[in-house]
Amino acid sequence: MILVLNAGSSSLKADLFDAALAPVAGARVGEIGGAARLTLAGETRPVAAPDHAAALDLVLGALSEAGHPPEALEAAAHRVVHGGPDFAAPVLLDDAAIARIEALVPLAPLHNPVNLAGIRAMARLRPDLPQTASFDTAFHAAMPELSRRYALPEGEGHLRRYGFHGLSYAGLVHALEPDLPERLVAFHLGGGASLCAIRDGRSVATSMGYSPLSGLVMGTRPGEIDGMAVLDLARRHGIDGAARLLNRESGLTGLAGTGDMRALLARDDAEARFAVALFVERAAREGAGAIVAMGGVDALAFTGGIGENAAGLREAIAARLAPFGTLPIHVVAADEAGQIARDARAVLRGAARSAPA
Ligand SMILES: Nc1ncnc2c1ncn2[C@@H]1O[C@H](COP(=O)(O)OP(=O)(O)O)[C@@H](O)[C@H]1O
Ligand SMILES: CC(=O)OP(=O)(O)O
Ligand SMILES: [Mg+2]
Repeated sequence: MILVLNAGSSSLKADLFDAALAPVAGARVGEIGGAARLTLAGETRPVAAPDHAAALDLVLGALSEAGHPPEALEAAAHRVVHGGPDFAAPVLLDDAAIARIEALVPLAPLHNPVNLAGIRAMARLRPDLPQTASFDTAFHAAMPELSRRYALPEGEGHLRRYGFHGLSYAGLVHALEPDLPERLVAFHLGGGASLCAIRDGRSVATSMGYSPLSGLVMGTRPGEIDGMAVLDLARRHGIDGAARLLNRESGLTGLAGTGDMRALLARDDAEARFAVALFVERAAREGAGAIVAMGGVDALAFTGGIGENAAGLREAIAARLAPFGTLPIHVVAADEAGQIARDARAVLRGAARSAPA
């Protein structure tokens, strides 16, 4: 049994897969640090989960009660959001790999710390358990230089576009095969939002950059913003204050008081309408750029909580892209867990092959 952990900024999802990679059970805690809720087998109840460590105890406890104790695990596989320049593929975790993930925390302050918390908690619980990590950045590692570099002096070359949501995009490509459109603009619209220009199954360009902040309007992040505006925020709020404002207080939340798209779509006030309109506009404009990066487009795809459920938003984004022709639209259930499980099995098989007899 493989346990897949996907820790987001405010949620923790745990999914169990058997040796044939069939999903066996899943538990999730949402709204960690707030009105937390645990969902298991379609049933949701309020729980106390002030932080991700508490949430992990809850999901492991729930899976145990459902007949899957931690002792039954053969491996744990983790989503890690930022792999920086070091990780272009999933890895077997050891102390050195964990230290490299730790060093990337400043680049993904909402995500890498909670990913590490899950890795460390599992290591305490089952020190013998093999653990793997899959990186959101890896799908974009081979993007062309035109999509990777910023126009900065050479000495600042470490500041480059990495791109994120790669596990979702890899899962989407897997789900659409063997009928994958040659040139696809894929929109991952969830708490975080991005798009990816995917040609022949590979990332050609993506809307996120050095960190998961840029590109589309998101639940709490602004997307595209001028560098001098960032400096102005830092001058007035300090670096940490600016980082908090940009990562947690902006986007739909900054515009209309909530990052919950479903709640926004149910409102009819001017703030909510503007927030939704800007979300659509930014997605469509970035979409046009993605089409240019591929020299054309054959289809659009939508995934993530918003992309899968908000049909009106999908249609609004597609309508803004009408100058590129009428395009087929694919709606794909985000399956980061399935992708992480496939990665883990490949890594573990490779490790078994290369281990001394
Ligand atoms: N039926 C719906 N209509 C519109 N938005 C929805 C619907 N269901 C979920 N969403 C939105 O999806 C977003 C969460 O997406 P999800 O992918 O679950 O988040 P996360 O990135 O945290 O995994 C929220 O903004 C939520 O309001
Ligand atoms: C990378 C990122 O933004 O992830 P999420 O959508 O889970 O916040
Ligand atoms: Mg997400």
